[in-house]
Amino acid sequence: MIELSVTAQSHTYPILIDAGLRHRIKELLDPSIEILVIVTDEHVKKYYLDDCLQELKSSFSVDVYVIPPGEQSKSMEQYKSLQQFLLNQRMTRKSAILALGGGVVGDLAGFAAATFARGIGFIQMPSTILAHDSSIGGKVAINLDGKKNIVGSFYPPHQVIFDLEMYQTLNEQEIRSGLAEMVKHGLIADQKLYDSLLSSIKVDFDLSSNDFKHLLVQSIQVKNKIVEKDEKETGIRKFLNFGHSFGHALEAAHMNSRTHGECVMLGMIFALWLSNEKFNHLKGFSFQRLMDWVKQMDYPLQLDDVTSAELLNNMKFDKKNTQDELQLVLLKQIGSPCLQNINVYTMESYLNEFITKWNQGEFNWLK
Ligand SMILES: NC(=O)c1ccc[n+]([C@@H]2O[C@H](COP(=O)([O-])OP(=O)(O)OC[C@H]3O[C@@H](n4cnc5c(N)ncnc54)[C@H](O)[C@@H]3O)[C@@H](O)[C@H]2O)c1
Ligand SMILES: O=C(O)C(=O)C[C@@H](O)[C@H](O)[C@H](O)COP(=O)(O)O
Ligand SMILES: [Zn+2]
Repeated sequence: MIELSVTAQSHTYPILIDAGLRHRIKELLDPSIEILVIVTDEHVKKYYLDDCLQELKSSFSVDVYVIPPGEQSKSMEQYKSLQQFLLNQRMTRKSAILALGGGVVGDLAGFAAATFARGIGFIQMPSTILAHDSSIGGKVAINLDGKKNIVGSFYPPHQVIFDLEMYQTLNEQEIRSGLAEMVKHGLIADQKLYDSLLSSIKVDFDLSSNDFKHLLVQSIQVKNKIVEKDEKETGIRKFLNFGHSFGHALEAAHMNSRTHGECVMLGMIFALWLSNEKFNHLKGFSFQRLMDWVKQMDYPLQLDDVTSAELLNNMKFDKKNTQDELQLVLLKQIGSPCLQNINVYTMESYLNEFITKWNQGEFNWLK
C-alpha cells in the first residue's frame, strides 16, 4: 500500500492507495465512528457497495444513501434530502460520511459533511480516475442555476482511500475524463508526468499496471503539494483551475453529454491558444503533440453547438473573477502557469475568434 498525507490547516489526513482496499476498509477506518453513512450512486452501488458493507457491518452502525448518477445530483434538492437523511439517522459530530464514488458523490457528500452539525467526519473513497483530483484538497460543492460549484466550501477530508481495482469498471469516456485532470497536473507542474502520459497512455492502456499507478501517484503529488501550500485558493491553488474557466462554461452548456474532464481538455487547449496567440507567453510547447494524443484518445472536439455569448455568460460566474475582470490561468511553459486578468469585452472577442477558427478548421494542429 502506498501511503501519502496532506497537511491541511485543521488536520493532516492520510491518502492510502492500493488495489482491493475496499476489502480491508474495516481496518482502515477509525473504530470510534458512531454512525457511518455511505453515500454512493447507483452505478457504483451495483459494483462495489456490497463488498464495503460486508466488511463494515460487523463493526459499525452503517446506513446507505444512494443518489442518481451524474452531474444533476450536485443539486440543492439532493443536498437537502441528504441533510434530511443525516438528521433522520441522528448523525453526530462523531459520525462520518463515506463518499464511495466519483467527483459527483464526493462533492455532494463533502458539502453535506461540511455543513451538517457544522461539520462531521468525511472520508473519500474515490472510484473514478478523475476523483484522484476531486477527493483531495477539500473543495466540496453543489451547482445552482447551472453554475458549477457555486455553493460550496473548503472542507478537507479526514481520510482518502483509493481502491485501484475500482477503475476496472470505468467506461472509456470516464477514463478520458480523469486523464484530462492528470494532463492538467502535468502541464501546470510536472513536465515528466506530461511527457509520460502522452507517450505511454493509449486507449487500451492497462489501468491495473504499475506504470499507471506510478503516473497516478505523480499526479496526486502535484495536487497535494499545491493544496498544502494554499488550501483556500488565495494564490497558487488557482493554477489547479487551468482550463476550467472555459471548461466549466462548456460543461454547463452540455450538462448531460460531456464529462468534466472532456470539457476541461478543450478549456486547456483554449488557454494554451490564448497564452500563445494573445499574450506571447508560451515557450517550447507543441500543439501538434498534444492534439495527436487528444485525437488518439477520442476526446469530443465539436464546438459548433455553443456560442461565445453562451460560454461568456457562464464564464462570468467563475470564482476567480473580480467584478470587473475575468481571471484565467495561462501557461508560460510546461510547469510555469500564470494568472491573466482579461476584461469581458476582450474575452468575448477572443472566444469568438477561437471558436470561429476552430470550427472553420484554421488551426494546422487540429487537422
Ligand atoms: N472537488 C474538486 O476538487 C473537484 C475536482 C475535479 C472535479 N470535480 C467535480 O467532479 C465531478 C466529476 O467527477 P467524475 O468524473 O468522477 O464524475 P461522476 O462522479 O459523475 O462519475 C462518472 C460516472 O462514472 C460512474 N462511476 C463512478 N465510479 C465508477 C466505477 N468505478 N466503475 C463504473 N462506473 C463508475 C458514475 O456512476 C458516473 O456515471 C464534477 O462535478 C466536477 O465538477 C471536483
Ligand atoms: O482543486 C482545485 O482547486 C481545482 O480547481 C480542481 C479542479 O479540477 C476542480 O474541477 C474544482 O472543482 C474546480 O473548482 P472551482 O472553484 O472552479 O469550482
Ligand atoms: Zn476539474
